[in-house]
Amino acid sequence: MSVERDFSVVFRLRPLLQAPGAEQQEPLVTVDEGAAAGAAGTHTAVVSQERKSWKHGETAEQHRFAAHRVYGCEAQTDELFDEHVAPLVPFALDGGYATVLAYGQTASGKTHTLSHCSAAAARVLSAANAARRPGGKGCRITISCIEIYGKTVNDLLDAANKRAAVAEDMQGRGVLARVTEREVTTEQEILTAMEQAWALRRTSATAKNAQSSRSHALIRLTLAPEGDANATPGVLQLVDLAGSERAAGDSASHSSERMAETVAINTSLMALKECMRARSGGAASDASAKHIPFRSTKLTLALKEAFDLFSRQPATTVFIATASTAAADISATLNTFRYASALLLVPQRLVVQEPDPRDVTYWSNARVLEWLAKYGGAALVRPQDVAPYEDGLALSRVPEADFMARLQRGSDGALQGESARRLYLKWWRIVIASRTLAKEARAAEWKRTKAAAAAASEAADAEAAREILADVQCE
Ligand SMILES: Nc1ncnc2c1ncn2[C@@H]1O[C@H](COP(=O)(O)OP(=O)(O)OP(=O)(O)O)[C@@H](O)[C@H]1O
Repeated sequence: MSVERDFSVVFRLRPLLQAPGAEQQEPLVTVDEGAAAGAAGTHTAVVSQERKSWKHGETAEQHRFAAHRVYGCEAQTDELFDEHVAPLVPFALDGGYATVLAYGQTASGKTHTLSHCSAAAARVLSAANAARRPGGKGCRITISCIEIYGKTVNDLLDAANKRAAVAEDMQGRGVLARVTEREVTTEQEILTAMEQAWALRRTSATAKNAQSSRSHALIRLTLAPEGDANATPGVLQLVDLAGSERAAGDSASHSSERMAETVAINTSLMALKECMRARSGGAASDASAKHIPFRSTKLTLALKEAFDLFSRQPATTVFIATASTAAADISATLNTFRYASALLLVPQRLVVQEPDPRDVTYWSNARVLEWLAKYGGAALVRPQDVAPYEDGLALSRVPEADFMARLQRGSDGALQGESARRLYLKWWRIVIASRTLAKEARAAEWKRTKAAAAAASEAADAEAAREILADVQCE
C-alpha cells in the first residue's frame, strides 16, 4: 500500500435520492467500464445531457471526463478509502504532507464521503501508530479543526466556535493560529474530536445559512515523531470544501449577504484551482519558476505545503470530486467535472528540497552550536544552554523572549539587554540572508531543469522527424 502519485483526481457519483413512490429516474452519469485506462492511467465518466429543441426534438449529448479513478453509484466509500486514503496514513506517519479534498455541489456527497473516510482514517492511524511505538517510530498526534467562512476562520474544536486564524510562519509554512490543538491517541479520541468538529460545523452553519456547505471545513492531524523534536511533523488533513454551485435564481440567493458569500466561495475555489495548476509549472519550455498564488485566500494559505514546488517534505493530494447523477443537477455536475479534469495536468512528482547547507534552517544542532560558540564566545555563552537539541529550523522558531532568556541563562547573566539582542538579531540576519540565497539557488536550479527538459524534448522531436524521413525515403 503506497502512494502512487503526488496528485490524484477521483470522481465519486452519488446515487439518485428518490422519494418512495416517486417516478423512477435513470442516473445520467455513468462510468465507462468498457474504456481501457487512458495514457495517464485515467478512467472515464460519461455525462448525458438531455437537450430539447424544436428542430431536433429531444436529444442526448454525451460529455466524457477523465479522472485517475471513477467510483460509480454502487461503489462503497470503503473501496475509495482503501485505494486512496488509507495509503496516506503511513505516508504521513513517515513525515509526508497528505491532503484529501472533497469538492462538489451541495448535497453531492462531500460530507458523506469525507466523514466516512475520516472515521476510517482514525481507525487506521491509531492502529498504525500503536504498532510503530514499540520500535520507537511512533508519533505524538494532535488534531485541529477549523472552518473558513469568507475571510473568517473559526475553531471547530472550541465549543464557543472562537475566532482562529491562518497565517504564514517564519519558514513560510501555512499554519493554523489560535486554534485548539488537542492531543489524541486512541481511535475513540480521534473520532470524538472529529465528530465534535463536524457537529459544530453543522450548528454554526445553520445559524448562518440553511445549507451547511457554505464554509470550508479542515480537519488537520499533525504527526510529530516521538524522540526527534527537530523532525518536520507529518500531516494528514481532510478538507470538506464549500458547495461549488453558482448562485441559484431564487430571490434568497440575491440578498447581498448571500451574494458576498457566493463570491467568497467562488474566489477561494478558483484560487485553489490556480494553486494546484500552477504546480504543473506550465510546458517544459516554460523556464520560469511559477508563482503560486497561495496567499490570495485563507483556504490556499492554510494548504500551502500541498502546492509548494520546493517543499521540505513530500506532499500528496487526493482530490475527490463528488457529483449528483440526477437530471436536475447535470449542469452543476458538468461544472464539477470540468474543474476536476483540468487538475489532471498537475505533475506526478514535487521537488522535495534536499538539505542545503547554505540554508540555516537546514543546519544540524552541531552546526548551530558551532555558530553560537563563534559569535557568543566572547560573552562566554554556553551554546548547549541556548540550543540544547534544536537544529537551525527549531532554533529559528524559538520566540524572541525565550531566546533572550536562554542567552542570559547560558552566560550566567553576562549577556542581557542590548548585547543579548545584538546576538539575537545577528542570528536572524543570517537566517534571512541564507534563506534568500538558498531560494535564489533553487529558482536557478528549477530554470536549468526546465531548460534541460525543453532541450531533451526538442532533441526527441528532431529524432522522430529523422526516423519518419528515413522511412519515407526507404519507401
Ligand atoms: N454515495 C452515496 N450513497 C448514498 N447516499 C449518499 C451518497 N452520497 C451522498 N449521499 C446522501 O446524500 C445526501 C447529501 O450528502 P452530503 O450531505 O454528504 O452532501 P454534501 O455535498 O456534503 O452537501 P452539504 O455540503 O450541503 O452537506 C445525504 O443524505 C447523504 O447521506
